Amino acid sequence: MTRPAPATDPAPDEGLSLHRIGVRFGGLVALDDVSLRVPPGRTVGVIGPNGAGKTTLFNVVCGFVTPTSGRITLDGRPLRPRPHRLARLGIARTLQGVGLFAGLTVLENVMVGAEHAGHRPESAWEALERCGVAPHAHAHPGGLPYAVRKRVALARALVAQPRLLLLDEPAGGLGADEIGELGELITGLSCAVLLVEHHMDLVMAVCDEILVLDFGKPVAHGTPAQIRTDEAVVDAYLGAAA
Ligand SMILES: Nc1ncnc2c1ncn2[C@@H]1O[C@H](COP(=O)(O)OP(=O)(O)OP(=O)(O)O)[C@@H](O)[C@H]1O
Repeated sequence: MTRPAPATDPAPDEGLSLHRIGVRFGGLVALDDVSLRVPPGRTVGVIGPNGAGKTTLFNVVCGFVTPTSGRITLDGRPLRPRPHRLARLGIARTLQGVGLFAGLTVLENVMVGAEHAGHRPESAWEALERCGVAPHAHAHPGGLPYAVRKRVALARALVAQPRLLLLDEPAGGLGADEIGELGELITGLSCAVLLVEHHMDLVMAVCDEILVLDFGKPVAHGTPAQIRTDEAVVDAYLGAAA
């Protein structure tokens, strides 16, 4: 499931970069001096125990949370993310859970994503096929298994042809086989991916690099092989699961 490395290294400021991001909620420090780069075509994972700040980091990139300190750049240019402007920037996301429109069919749900991003509605079929859910196109999401609905949500994000895909706990609620298939799908993507996830097998299989947070602080950053053997990470988080 390992992703082929891009043929050339991206330029140093290409892609999304977080520079020394801090977030406070009143007296609570949710993120403390966190820097991270997601270059084009790479998959970067963010892991850590409950309350480590992973969702907050995701929300900073989506524009739901404004950092207290630090800055964000996209291709070296300052970026102030706003949720309603993400599509225009070429950024798509999936949410924890599913978040589909119950009153629309699978196809219509994905067509909404296409239209929102300014793409032809017909491109929805490609996204459905890519995510293996085209046979369910005319069904309503409510009657479909959870794993299928998650794939539809992924299709809705991919139909926007994003340069950067943000995945918030995509393995949540899936079984082992379904997680394996999700991993295959992620490794086949050509866009950059920022993955926030608890499921270590998936993270280790699909990520080019991983940032580990604990109490909002970066405690390690490296390739899956480096993270797996990092003593601080094993002690604080991975334990025997590594
Ligand atoms: N809107 C908020 N207001 C106040 N505190 C918050 C808010 N959002 C998050 N927090 C706190 O910030 C810290 C980091 O939370 P966050 O949800 O980012 O962690 P997480 O790593 O995603 O955890 P989990 O794995 O449980 O989802 C926690 O202590 C949380 O209680």
